[in-house]
Amino acid sequence: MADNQLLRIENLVLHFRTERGAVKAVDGVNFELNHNEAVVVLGESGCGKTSLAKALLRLLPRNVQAYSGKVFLNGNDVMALNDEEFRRNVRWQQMSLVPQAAMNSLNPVLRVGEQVAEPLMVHAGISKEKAMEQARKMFDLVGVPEEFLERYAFELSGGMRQRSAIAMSLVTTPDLIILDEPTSALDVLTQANIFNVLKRIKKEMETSYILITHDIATSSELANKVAVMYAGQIVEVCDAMRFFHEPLHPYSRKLMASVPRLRGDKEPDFIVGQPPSLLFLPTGCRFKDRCPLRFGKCDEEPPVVNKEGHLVKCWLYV
Ligand SMILES: Nc1ncnc2c1ncn2[C@@H]1O[C@H](COP(=O)(O)OP(=O)(O)OP(=O)(O)O)[C@@H](O)[C@H]1O
Repeated sequence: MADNQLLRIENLVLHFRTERGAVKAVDGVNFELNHNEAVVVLGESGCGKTSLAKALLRLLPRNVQAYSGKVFLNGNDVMALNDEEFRRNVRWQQMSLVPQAAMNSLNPVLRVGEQVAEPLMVHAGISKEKAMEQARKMFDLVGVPEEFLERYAFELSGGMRQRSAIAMSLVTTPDLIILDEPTSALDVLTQANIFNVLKRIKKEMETSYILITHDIATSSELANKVAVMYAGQIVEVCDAMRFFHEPLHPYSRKLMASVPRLRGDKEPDFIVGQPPSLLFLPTGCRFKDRCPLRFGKCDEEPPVVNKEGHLVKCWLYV
């Protein structure tokens, strides 16, 4: 394990039971993250990004069919902990979540400050007074005026509510924060402000992020690493600079070509077809039916090829 390694995920699986069969939302995910690093998880809607976040935080629905793999956090396999140990020592304490649409999930009848302080009181057993003091510091950090601690969620703008949700995820000073589309449903200026807040937090608190987003352009500002997810699997992981210059997987290339650009006259590209159903996955490469570079080998399960630290699950690079 690298000295600086915070997280290592090995063969993480989360399948859901449905009447039609198992939905393989997370199907053998591997990746690593260091302290003070941000990985951006990219991929089309429905490829399993939110399920990956839930699997990491063990926030599981009732219809789980399979949940397995190893998740090493600071060198300890947290998958081996029982639910009580996980709840007490891992969730909130070591990793926290800013869920999708977090700004709409604040409790309308509790003052925002009390909600932000709550994880400290519940999970760290800290007195209300001290927890409120920490909440005040977090409000400062995310740029919410202190007097807003006394307000209710409906009295705050969308951007301020989202900042409050980020403050809540930070209040226990976890090493890792998982942010599930933290800027969707916000206007572009507010989106940029939120990304600046995340950058500042990363610098000041040395926090690591798993950032799930569709906003490839803005997230590139924050990302140290990129992981591309397709049909329940990670198909490419590498350093962000390298990824944005030269994505390797044919899916990643198409994804990048779909981002509109200001300069040049190249039209944004789109990817023909649909991802496969997570109920009925094809054998071999899961992208093969949409891949312009498909060849005979693609009917077999592609290996993960390591090209000088750039990992790509594709036969083209074998
Ligand atoms: N509890 C569940 N039971 C059955 N299927 C589920 C359950 N939760 C999620 N799914 C399915 O798992 C697949 C992956 O969903 P997930 O929300 O992880 O995708 P996503 O990549 O986060 O999508 P988006 O970008 O739209 O949020 C989808 O097909 C979804 O319908």
